[in-house]
Amino acid sequence: MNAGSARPLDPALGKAAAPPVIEIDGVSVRFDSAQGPVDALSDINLGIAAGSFTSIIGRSGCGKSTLLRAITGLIRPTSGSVQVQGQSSADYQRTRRFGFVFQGDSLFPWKTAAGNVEMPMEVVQGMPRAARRKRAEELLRLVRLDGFEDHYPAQLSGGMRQRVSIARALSYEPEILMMDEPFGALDEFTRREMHDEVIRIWRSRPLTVLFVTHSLSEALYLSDRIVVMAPRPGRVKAVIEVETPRPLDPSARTSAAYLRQMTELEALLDA
Ligand SMILES: Nc1ncnc2c1ncn2[C@@H]1O[C@H](COP(=O)(O)OP(=O)(O)OP(=O)(O)O)[C@@H](O)[C@H]1O
Repeated sequence: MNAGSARPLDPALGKAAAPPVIEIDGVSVRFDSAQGPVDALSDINLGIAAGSFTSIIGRSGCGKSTLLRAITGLIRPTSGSVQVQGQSSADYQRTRRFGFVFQGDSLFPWKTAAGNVEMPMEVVQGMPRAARRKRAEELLRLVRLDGFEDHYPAQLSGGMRQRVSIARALSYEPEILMMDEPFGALDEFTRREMHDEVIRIWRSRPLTVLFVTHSLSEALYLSDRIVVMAPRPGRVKAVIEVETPRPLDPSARTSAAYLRQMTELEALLDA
């Protein structure tokens, strides 16, 4: 492991130079189950810088999704606190809202691509029909789906459906986008295409992205920083500052920095 890029857990860890938009302070989450208590998260301390792209990786069950849910206020920590722009997650969600993209299909099959993107604008914002259609068309153009506005999810490929999900998540211009294994169900070619799309979209607006993945290569290609988690109890094992040359292009996947950090990450996960 390169001591310069992978550091052991420390309370100060993760406090990046830009002001943190999310501050996670001593967060632990314990679930009660029939088999006894489960320590899904133990003493997590992280600061997520505004405008950064952070990936969270680790083995199944190490608490990645629980961490996203604790940040968004879907789960209340057993101890510790989360602040989002200086507010509790619940207050932030009431006023600004997080954007969400999940693995697999979360689209409504009976609605068209435009209808799916319009949903939050209709239900949450009560936007008039013509205005939300116009906005949906803009967002579908952003994810390169112009011409597919009136297609139903069943008429779209897996990658196209995830593009619609991203357009929908951006419909109320969130400052923070939570992506939980969004490309887990896609083939490698489509996945790589989506990586470049996500980077392009992230660069086009002031967006902080938290991205959960099982894929080391995905995390290394996309992120500024990678939070490596370990299970039982779910904890932060290391935070890696990614050194892949930017701006990204597919040749980054064979750069010396990428290959070296891939080896470091593999060693960290195996340790
Ligand atoms: N509602 C719950 N009740 C009891 N235990 C839970 C609950 N939610 C999660 N857990 C447990 O907490 C731990 C962390 O789960 P979590 O889903 O956050 O892991 P993960 O890293 O996202 O896993 P995966 O990569 O498989 O999605 C696991 O042991 C899981 O079984």
